[in-house]
Amino acid sequence: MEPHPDAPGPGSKLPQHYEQCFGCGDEVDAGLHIRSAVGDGMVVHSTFTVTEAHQGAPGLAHGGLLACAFDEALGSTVGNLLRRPAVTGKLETDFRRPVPVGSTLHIAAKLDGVAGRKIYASAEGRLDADDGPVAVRARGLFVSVDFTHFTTHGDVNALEKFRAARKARPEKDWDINP
Ligand SMILES: CCCCCCCC/C=C\CCCCCCCC(=O)SCCNC(=O)CCNC(=O)[C@H](O)C(C)(C)COP(=O)(O)OP(=O)(O)OC[C@H]1O[C@@H](n2cnc3c(N)ncnc32)[C@H](O)[C@@H]1OP(=O)(O)O
Repeated sequence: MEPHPDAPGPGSKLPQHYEQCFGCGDEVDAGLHIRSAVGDGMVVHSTFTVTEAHQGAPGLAHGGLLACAFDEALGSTVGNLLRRPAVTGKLETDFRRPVPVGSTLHIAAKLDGVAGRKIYASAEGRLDADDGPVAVRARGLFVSVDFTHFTTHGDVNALEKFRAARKARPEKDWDINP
């Protein structure tokens, strides 16, 4: 599968997509603060450090927040490599090992295929290193939408600010005019 011609290449760090995103946003104190970069072979590498704000059992990450990390990592892979707005239709997670507070999940995500509006992607998350033990695997189905999805269902004023902030960025942005 070919990336979009304007997709960021290997070595590119991916900026947070929205400051108030729970997955990647800097303005969400208890958020996941995921950081992502494109690696070789169209693999997107993301890291998520588990803090006390992310617990389920004492000292262990909550499974739903781990799923959130994969939603973000997979969504970012789809959005940045294909440069199409898409939303999560389905997300499946396999929790294979507990993930302790203080550990960093190293997530490697890739595109698996596109069929019409459906985009398939998968990822695995390893503990504390790119070659650490696999703790979580996930598969997602994303569905391409046009920008009216966000203007119809989201907060139009916040979207305007979002769009203006993205326009001000130096890198070439998506064409997200409705
Ligand atoms: C704001 C702009 C963004 C700019 C970004 C800048 C760049 C940064 C890049 C990227 C970072 C992004 C990182 C974000 C990460 C987080 C993402 C999320 O968490 S998204 C929130 C959670 N998801 C929802 O809220 C969806 C809610 N659902 C819906 O709105 C609809 O159900 C929708 C759009 C998914 C589909 O509805 P329909 O009416 O448009 O289309 P139909 O016909 O139902 O589905 C199309 C095809 O998909 C299949 N499909 C849909 N859902 C399915 C499912 N759950 N399982 C299996 N197939 C499904 C259908 O069977 C159909 O397939 P057939 O074309 O007929 O083959």
